[in-house]
Amino acid sequence: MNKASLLNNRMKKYAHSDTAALYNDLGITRNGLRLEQVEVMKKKYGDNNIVARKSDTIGFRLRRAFINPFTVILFVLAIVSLVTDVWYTDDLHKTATTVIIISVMILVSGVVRFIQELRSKHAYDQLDRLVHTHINVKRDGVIIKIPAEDLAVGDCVYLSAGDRVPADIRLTNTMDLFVSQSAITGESGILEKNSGKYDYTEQMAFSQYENLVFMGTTVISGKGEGVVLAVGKETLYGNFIQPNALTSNTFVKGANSIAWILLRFMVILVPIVFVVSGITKGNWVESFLFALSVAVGLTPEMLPMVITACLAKGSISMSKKQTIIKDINAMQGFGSMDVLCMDKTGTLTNVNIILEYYMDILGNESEEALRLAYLNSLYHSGVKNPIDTAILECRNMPGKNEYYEALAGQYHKADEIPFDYSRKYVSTLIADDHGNHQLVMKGDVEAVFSRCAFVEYQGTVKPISEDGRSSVAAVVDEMLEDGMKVIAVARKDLGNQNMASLSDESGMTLVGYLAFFDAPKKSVAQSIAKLKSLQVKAKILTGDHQQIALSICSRIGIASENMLTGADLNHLSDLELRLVVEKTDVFAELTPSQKVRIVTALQENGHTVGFLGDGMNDIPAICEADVGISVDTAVDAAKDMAGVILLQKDLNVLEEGILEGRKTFANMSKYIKITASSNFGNILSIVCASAFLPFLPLAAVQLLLLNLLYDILCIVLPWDHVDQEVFSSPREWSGKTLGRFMRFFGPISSIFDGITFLFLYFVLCPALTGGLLYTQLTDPVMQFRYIALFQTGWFLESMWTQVLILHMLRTQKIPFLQSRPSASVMLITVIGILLFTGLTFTPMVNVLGLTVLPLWYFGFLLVVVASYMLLTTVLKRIYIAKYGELI
Ligand SMILES: Nc1ncnc2c1ncn2[C@@H]1O[C@H](COP(=O)(O)OP(=O)(O)OP(=O)(O)O)[C@@H](O)[C@H]1O
Ligand SMILES: [Mg+2]
Repeated sequence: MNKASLLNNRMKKYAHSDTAALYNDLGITRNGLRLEQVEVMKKKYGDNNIVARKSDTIGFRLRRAFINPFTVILFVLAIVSLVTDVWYTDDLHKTATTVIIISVMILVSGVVRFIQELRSKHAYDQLDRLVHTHINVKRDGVIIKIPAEDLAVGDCVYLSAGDRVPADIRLTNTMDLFVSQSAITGESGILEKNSGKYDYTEQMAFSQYENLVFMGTTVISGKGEGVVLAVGKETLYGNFIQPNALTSNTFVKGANSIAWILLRFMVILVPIVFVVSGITKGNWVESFLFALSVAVGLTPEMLPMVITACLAKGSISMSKKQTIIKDINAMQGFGSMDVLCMDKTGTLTNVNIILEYYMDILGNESEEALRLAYLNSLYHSGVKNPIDTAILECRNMPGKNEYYEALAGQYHKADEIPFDYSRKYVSTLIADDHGNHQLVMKGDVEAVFSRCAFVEYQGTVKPISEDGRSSVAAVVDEMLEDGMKVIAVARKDLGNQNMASLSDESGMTLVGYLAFFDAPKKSVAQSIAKLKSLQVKAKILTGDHQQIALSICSRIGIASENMLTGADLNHLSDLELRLVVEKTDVFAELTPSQKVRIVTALQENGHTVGFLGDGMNDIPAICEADVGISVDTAVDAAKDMAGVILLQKDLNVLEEGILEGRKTFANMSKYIKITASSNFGNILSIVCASAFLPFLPLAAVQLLLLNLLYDILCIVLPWDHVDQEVFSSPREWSGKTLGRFMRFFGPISSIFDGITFLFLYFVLCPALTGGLLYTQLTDPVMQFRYIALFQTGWFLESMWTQVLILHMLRTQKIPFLQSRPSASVMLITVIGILLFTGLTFTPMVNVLGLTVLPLWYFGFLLVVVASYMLLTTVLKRIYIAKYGELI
């Protein structure tokens, strides 16, 4: 039986047994682990780490940088040429050039890779700090806070709203514990958990057990206690998270699959090249070297490197722009996002809302309403949100500090019914020293009102009459129209009843209201306009009252005629909703699951959806969206779930992030598409050339040299400029566009390769070797010269076209004139071309098997290159006209 199913058995076993058996088997008590047990447990069941430690060492990264299939091929090549060119050859032909070039290539690719590895490790460490969670555990009878990594199997853990569950846990005690399991099951519903026990006859999917909570899930509300059953990689979550989660995502997977396509090409074609040239040329060792070099030349060995470099570069420039990319996958989502959903508080309005009025039901100032709200906020155990923060702020009112301190001492908490965004209110049961209990409720005006049967006005309690209802509405409406956030406060005496249940939350007495100032930010209107210009539609998804949503939207200029409320949403079928979401930009009074429904409907319509939110109620939607965005001030669980964190909750920051994401994405696609197509073209040319030529079209060492130049050029590509047109609208990544690009542009270079072959073979070489074709030559010296001339010709043509195609295809416009590459790309191109061309005029060139060409060849070369560029320009136009985009 494998490890995973053994573990499943352990989890299931305890889901089906009572807690006494659990304590007994693990050798623990209600006091938790004894300190000396912690190490024992860690030894036995492992640490609470998902990422294996070994990948964190420099040595491991060094190994990964230098030992990979690509360097292995290069090593083989180096050894073969060491044997053939250095050891087993006469002094005259002894040359270590190939060996040196190969060593340089290994070194360059290894070092670059290593630097990238270190960078991504750095990014990972940073991330680790960001999502570092602490958790309350009981050890030796004392409750302490420890980092989640220090947990061991057997630890007694306390969970409360907002916590990210740190391990797989069997619950032993719960109080209205609700969790979202979307991180592991993908379903967005919020589930209630309990500490009961299952009969053996009840078998179900692992994640459906209500007495188990799993690592990576989030506590939405309520509290719970439990015993850790599995940690680290043994957990359900750890089981499907790859150790290199940072780089394994859909985009990289997509890119890797491209690499695989090219590799497959190679695996089929390289042996063909080997056999064909072996047979036609008769020199098997040379053919082997050649075939291997073709393999090296065609391997997109820089692909993973360029992608990580692009992403690393992108995430670094984004962090400078106050945006932290946690999940690199989100970068691509950022680039293709075309709808951005966001909540209201903190996005459109300031993060800190301010308590403005506290009043009785008729709108007169009322200390009593504030007092009750204060006790409720102080004692409820859910995540404190801006409303609670604003209420608790009353302690800091001048001269009030002692009063509120004393108030907290006067009452203690007996029980609570947690806040829940579907109910929209929270109740706490408080008791005074005489044992009198009262239930205090605060929350959404309508929701609280629906639980009330009485109103309290100046000390007298009256049943709610019809006109009572309307006068209540009048006071509240006025404030809502002013864009204020309003909540209601109610209470009920429960005598000596020291527990509260849902049934107690009825027949309450309405005491008054609190109104908060939720001021819209000044810059919002401008930011929304900017988003629009980037072709990203902004939609507001708020849980707050429709009136306030309306008031704020009208102030910042968002069209809200088509506003929908949560109640309206319930009447729509999924299909109707899909139509409606397109036309509606403002949604109010939503529950968390309705936020998810809207996101899903948009996704079904083909949009790439981003969700920006900061509260517990936003978590399911953040998980569901293609790009989950949160802010530094958000609740931890929301930050955990989001792929992107804005250090400022400001839409301007977001805009910068979107642009950066699009640029990064464009540079990646650029590299992938151009490399794939030029490799494809080269394969075609080489296969044809090896079949028809009586000698090798290029020597192994020359091929490697070309490859080295192209690789170096690719290293600077992440820093290339991107045309404005490319990043002014969202773009989607798909393998489809790559295939057609490759087929379209690949063969063009083969046409010009073919023309060059013919010219070299029938014109240039004979002209310089006495007018005879290679096959007619008998003098080995002449034959040798013929080959050198031919190879030099192709070497130059190949280099020029490969470098220039990059410039041709990197932009939709006319290269150099209308769209300039970045200085680094330009520099490497110019240096490369000058160096390599100049090289053929130096005596050094003989070492590489090349020779000096007459100047008139360069005339031909210019014509070929110019026509190549011309043809590409024309075809580029056709391509853009047909598909609407290039890269
Ligand atoms: N701490 C709380 N105590 C009582 N009621 C609350 C509390 N937090 C929220 N509510 C109620 O739930 C409703 C929805 O919450 P909230 O306004 O935070 O939703 P939201 O979707 O996050 O809105 P926003 O877009 O403003 O962030 C509020 O209008 C309020 O009535
Ligand atoms: Mg909110």
